[in-house]
Amino acid sequence: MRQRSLASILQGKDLQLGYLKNGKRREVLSHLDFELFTGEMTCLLGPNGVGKSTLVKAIMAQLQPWQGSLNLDGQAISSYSQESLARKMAVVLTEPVFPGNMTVGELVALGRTPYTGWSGRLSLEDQKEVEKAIALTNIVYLKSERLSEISDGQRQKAMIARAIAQNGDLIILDEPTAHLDLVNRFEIMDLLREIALEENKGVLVVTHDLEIAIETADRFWLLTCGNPLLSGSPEDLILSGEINQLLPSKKIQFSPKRGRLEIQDFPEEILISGNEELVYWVRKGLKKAGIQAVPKEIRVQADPFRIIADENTFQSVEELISSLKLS
Ligand SMILES: Nc1ncnc2c1ncn2[C@@H]1O[C@H](COP(=O)(O)OP(=O)(O)OP(=O)(O)O)[C@@H](O)[C@H]1O
Repeated sequence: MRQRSLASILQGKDLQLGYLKNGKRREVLSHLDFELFTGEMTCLLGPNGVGKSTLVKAIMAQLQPWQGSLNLDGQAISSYSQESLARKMAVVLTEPVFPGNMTVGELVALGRTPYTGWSGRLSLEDQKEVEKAIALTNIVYLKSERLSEISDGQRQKAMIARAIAQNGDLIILDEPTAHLDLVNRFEIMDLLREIALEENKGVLVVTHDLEIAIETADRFWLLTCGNPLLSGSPEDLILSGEINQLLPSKKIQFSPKRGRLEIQDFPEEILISGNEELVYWVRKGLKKAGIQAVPKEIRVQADPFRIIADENTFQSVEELISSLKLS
C-alpha cells in the first residue's frame, strides 16, 4: 500500500482578493486561510461566481492580493520571477490555447520551456522528462497526433502531460473535466490523483463535479459566499453535514447514505416494501412521475423483478406508473 507523504507547499493567510473597476475596489474574497499539501489531490468546489478562478489567478501571480500573504514553498509568490515560478508550478486552464496543427509530443515538450531558455532545444534530460510525462498519462500512442485530430479527453490528457513535464511541485487545473463525458471525467480525476500520489505533487483542481470529486479527492476546499474556506477530507465534510454548504436549496441535499445529491421531497407516505435498493428506485420513479399517493401498499420482489400493487403485478416501474396514472 502506497503511503502519502504530505508537505505543505502553498499557504494563504488572511487573503483579500478583488478587482478594480472604474477606479473602485470590488472585493471578491476576504479573510481566506488555506494550506495545500504535496502527495494529495485537493478539489476546490463552490458555486458559480464565488471566486474560485480569482483565487487561481492570485496563486498564478496574475492578481496581487490586497491584503494577507500567499506563499509557495515558503516564499511569497510575488517575489518569484516568471521563470522560477514556472519551475515550481504548472497550470492547466479550461480552454485549449495551442494551435491545432501542433502534435501531442510538441505540446508536451513545451512544458520544458522554463528549462530550455529561448532556443527551445531539449537536452537529454528534457527529453526524458517529456517521455516520462507522456508515459504517465498513458498517451504514448498519441505522440505524433495533431491536437485538432484527437478527442477532447485525449487533448486534456496531453495538457496534463505538458504540466507534468514542467516538473514543478504544484499543478493547478481550472475545470479540467469541463466538456468531457462521464468516463473521461472519472479517468482524468483518477489520473490526477495518481500523479499527486506517485509523483508526490500538490494537485489543486477547481471542479463542479461533486460526485466524481468525492470518489477521487483526498481533500476538499469548500468556498461559499461570505464563509471562511472550509478544508477537510470529503468523508469528514459529508459526515459532519458541512458538504451541504454547497447546496443552498433545502430541496436538493447530499445523501450520505447514497453518496450523491438527491431531491428531498420524496413521498415517504407511500408505503413500499421489499429489498431496500429496489424500493429506492421504485419510489424515485413514482416521485418523478408526480405520483403522490397510491391506494394500498406496494410490494417489490426480486428474481424475477415484480411490483405488486392492488393485487396487480407489474414487470417494470414504467408499467406501474402507467397503470397508476390511468386509475
Ligand atoms: N477581471 C475581472 N474584473 C472584475 N470582476 C471580475 C473579473 N473577473 C471576475 N470578476 C468577478 O469576480 C467574481 C468571481 O469570479 P470568478 O471567475 O473567480 O468565480 P468562479 O467561482 O471561478 O466562478 P465559475 O464557477 O462560474 O467559474 C465574479 O463576481 C466576477 O464577476
